[in-house]
Amino acid sequence: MTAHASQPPFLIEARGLSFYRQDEPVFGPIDFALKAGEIALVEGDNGSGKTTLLRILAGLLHVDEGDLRWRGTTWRRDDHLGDTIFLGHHLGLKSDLSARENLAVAAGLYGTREGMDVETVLARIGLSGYEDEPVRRLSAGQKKRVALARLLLTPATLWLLDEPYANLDRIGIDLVNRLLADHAATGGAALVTSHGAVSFLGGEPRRIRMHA
Ligand SMILES: Nc1ncnc2c1ncn2[C@@H]1O[C@H](COP(=O)(O)OP(=O)(O)OP(=O)(O)O)[C@@H](O)[C@H]1O
Repeated sequence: MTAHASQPPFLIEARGLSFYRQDEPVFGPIDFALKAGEIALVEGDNGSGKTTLLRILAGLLHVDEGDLRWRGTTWRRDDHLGDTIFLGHHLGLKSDLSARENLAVAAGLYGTREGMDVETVLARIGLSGYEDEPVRRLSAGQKKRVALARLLLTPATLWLLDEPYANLDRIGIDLVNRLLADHAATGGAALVTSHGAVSFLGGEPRRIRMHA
């Protein structure tokens, strides 16, 4: 058997995945599989469970029912905390710290991607002149950029992006699309929710529908 043949075909694979709250189904059963280098748009109406799915994959909620695999083996949330990064409605920034300090904390906790450091990421993310402002003094879009900078900085393979375009101007939206394209080109993958139109670079994304 060649080394290539022994590679599991999917980075993440879900079969019959369901989630319940107080015995009421939130979503499922759903099936999807994502290879390294693929971006998927998670689609569904308000309340259909898109955020819930991303929170499960981020290790913030338990899998209730179904089979979830990471590189071919059963997914156990404590084993994969560094493999995924979740960008949710709450950006997870310390508001009294600056962008530079928030990124330094993230680097200390999760390490850095090869060739990346706080200064390189700050330059790329378009926050020039605001690097040392406390985050609470930044605009909504600037805060979002600080959160996006963590994607670039830390080495997670699977990005879980809940409404990543919200609060961003045209340049910020292009930035998200460039980050996603570069991530996919270097073997990363992402699940993305969006209520707006999305125009990923590199063609049509995969689609994961929350409803049957
Ligand atoms: N903390 C919570 N406690 C109880 N129910 C919750 C909680 N969070 C979400 N829900 C419920 O779970 C369901 C799915 O919510 P979720 O946020 O995953 O949907 P969504 O598809 O992301 O929605 P939207 O498009 O509005 O962002 C909804 O019915 C919601 O009311």
